[in-house]
Amino acid sequence: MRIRDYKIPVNIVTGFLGAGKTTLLNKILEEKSNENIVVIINEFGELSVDHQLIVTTKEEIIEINSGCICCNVRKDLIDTLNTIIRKQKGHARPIDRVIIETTGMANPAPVIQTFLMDIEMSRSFKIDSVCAVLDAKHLFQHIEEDELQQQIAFADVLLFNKTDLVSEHTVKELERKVGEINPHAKRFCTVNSQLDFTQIIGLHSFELSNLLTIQPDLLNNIAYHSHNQKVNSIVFHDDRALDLQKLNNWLAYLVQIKGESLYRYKGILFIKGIEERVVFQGVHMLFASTKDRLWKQEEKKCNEIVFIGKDLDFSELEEGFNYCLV
Ligand SMILES: Nc1nc2c(ncn2[C@@H]2O[C@H](COP(=O)(O)OP(=O)(O)OP(=O)(O)O)[C@@H](O)[C@H]2O)c(=O)[nH]1
Repeated sequence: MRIRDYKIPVNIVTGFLGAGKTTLLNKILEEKSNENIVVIINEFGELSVDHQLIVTTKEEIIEINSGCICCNVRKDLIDTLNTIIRKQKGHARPIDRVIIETTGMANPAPVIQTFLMDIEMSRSFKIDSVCAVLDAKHLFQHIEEDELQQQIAFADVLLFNKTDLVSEHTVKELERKVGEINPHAKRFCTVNSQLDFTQIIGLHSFELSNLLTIQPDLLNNIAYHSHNQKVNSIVFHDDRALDLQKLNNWLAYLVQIKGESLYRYKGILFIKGIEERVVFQGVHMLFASTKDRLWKQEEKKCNEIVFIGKDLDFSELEEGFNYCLV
């Protein structure tokens, strides 16, 4: 088979902040460990924590962090995909699949358009599926946000995730509401983004005709758009250790008092007296932290944290972070 005859399947994973995209990606990579997969991730904010949270060590992970993948990074995406094509030509083992995880604040349209409207890209790649992961616990809270509506509209697979946190009645209500935006997509209810992946991958379920009934202008113009200006992010990158007690106090305050406006917070923590890295993850008032692997000898211990939310008060967050330093 000549390389030209083979189009690399692309799976686009989209969904709002904290919905369970990285959890899904990890599950797919585990399940498809025999495949040669290239992962492209893009994060909201200038810091990528996701590469730290992806458990695999085998797959090639490419980060695009110079902005949101749906706007100024489109060129970077094409450059990245061109590099993949070049590598593909020189290697005996073909790339089986590309998986793109967009930021939680991305409109997936420009990513989809890249594969439909750019001639070189459409000759080399084929969209297999566009999967939107939906946070059943917080979906109603964000349903009016443009980005979430676009993510729902452009998907051919919808995962109603975190169904462990809501009642069956709520799931039915969510399905009804989401069905008004996108009646065509296949729907699955999941916990921790777990499902039989043969139902969403490799089926070439992406149907342009369905999409055009929802978004008739998709192929007419490049989807430039503005982001919700009220959603902002702040990153802390600091190599000084944190005091556990103070950190607990601060996070308890943040979650209780600011949880509503804190859409997403996550990171790797360097805490005095703890030998392992600590991963912390939060979505609104739901917060968890776990010990990860030991810090490596050659690794510089440091904190890498991102807060994303509505009208965040940066100086208050900075003050809080500084208070937690040993
Ligand atoms: N209770 C519960 N928690 C979940 C479920 N799925 C994911 N989580 C947790 O939700 C948090 C966010 O999950 P991620 O997979 O990082 O979400 P994401 O969509 O990649 O988030 P962004 O990085 O903001 O784009 C993590 O703490 C997960 O462990 C679920 O089904 N139920």
